[in-house]
Amino acid sequence: MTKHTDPHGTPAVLLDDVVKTFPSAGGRVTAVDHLSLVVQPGEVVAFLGPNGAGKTTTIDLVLGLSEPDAGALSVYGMAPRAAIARGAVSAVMQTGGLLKDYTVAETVALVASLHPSARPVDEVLERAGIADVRGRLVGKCSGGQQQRLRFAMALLSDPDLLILDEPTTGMDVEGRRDFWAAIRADAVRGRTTLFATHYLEEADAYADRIVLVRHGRIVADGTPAEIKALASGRLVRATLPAADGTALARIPGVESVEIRGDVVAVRADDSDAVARYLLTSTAARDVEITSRNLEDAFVALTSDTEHARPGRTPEGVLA
Ligand SMILES: Nc1ncnc2c1ncn2[C@@H]1O[C@H](COP(=O)(O)OP(=O)(O)OP(=O)(O)O)[C@@H](O)[C@H]1O
Repeated sequence: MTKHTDPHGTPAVLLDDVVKTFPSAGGRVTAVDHLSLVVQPGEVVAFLGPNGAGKTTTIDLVLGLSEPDAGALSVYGMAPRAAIARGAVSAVMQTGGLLKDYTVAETVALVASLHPSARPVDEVLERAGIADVRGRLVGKCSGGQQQRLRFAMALLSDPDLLILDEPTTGMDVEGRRDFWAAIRADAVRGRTTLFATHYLEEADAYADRIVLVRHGRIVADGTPAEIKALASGRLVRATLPAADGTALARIPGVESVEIRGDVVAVRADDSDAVARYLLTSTAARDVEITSRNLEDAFVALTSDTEHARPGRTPEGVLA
């Protein structure tokens, strides 16, 4: 590993103002919209976003499978295809690439024979957790086992950069845990990992950094703790006919006030102060306090309604 990283601080992945559009019925759809991103060697970065956010399109660009309309991309300072040709990059994609009539070990051996300096087949089968099913026909493997087989194939070149598109689709809980243990162990040795996921918990648990994308743009970029901080604070809900929104907004620490009919919803750092005000100075009833979580942050940051985005953001996290 680290054979292609140099001491001069060349980023593992660099995207500078990248744009990618596709033809669509009504003209063109912008899948990647002026996206800039720098991933340093050894980082494990989650590319997190809802369906259609542009994750796969970005990954395809980094892998040199398509060309951007505008902007620049490099992988270890090289054009993506050059980096791949040097064995610096491997990918585990969601589908395809497997021949059903070969066994697991035969598949890996076949791919290994195409690499000039492949890792030993037994080693990668072990690392990917499929040594016990080495003799099984690929067509008889479960979805999770097939995914691990793709992972084994990706490990053959001992890549500096591993790109994973929804890597744990089809894996059970144990499979997921083993998979991530292998990824983390390699990250310690300097391997860079960029993975696309819908799973918030997975991004939170295993990434050093979460890049949140929406409509082809980065909407937040930070450590899981920083991204979670976007969702800090609480939501106070109550039934209060004719609520005075201005008075509520004046309570210290209040981020936003939403009034819908008789229901008022207040986002605030100090939920006690809001609840106290509602209960002592107004006729509010059914007062309810809930905390926001990562899921809320994700939904708020990637939702189409601007007002749903958090009002308060740690510096440098929200793009
Ligand atoms: N080959 C294509 N032709 C036309 N439109 C495309 C093509 N590939 C992607 N798109 C469009 O670009 C946008 C981004 O798609 P992309 O697959 O990159 O999103 P994603 O974040 O990977 O989504 P998912 O989580 O569903 O895999 C979507 O609107 C999609 O319909």
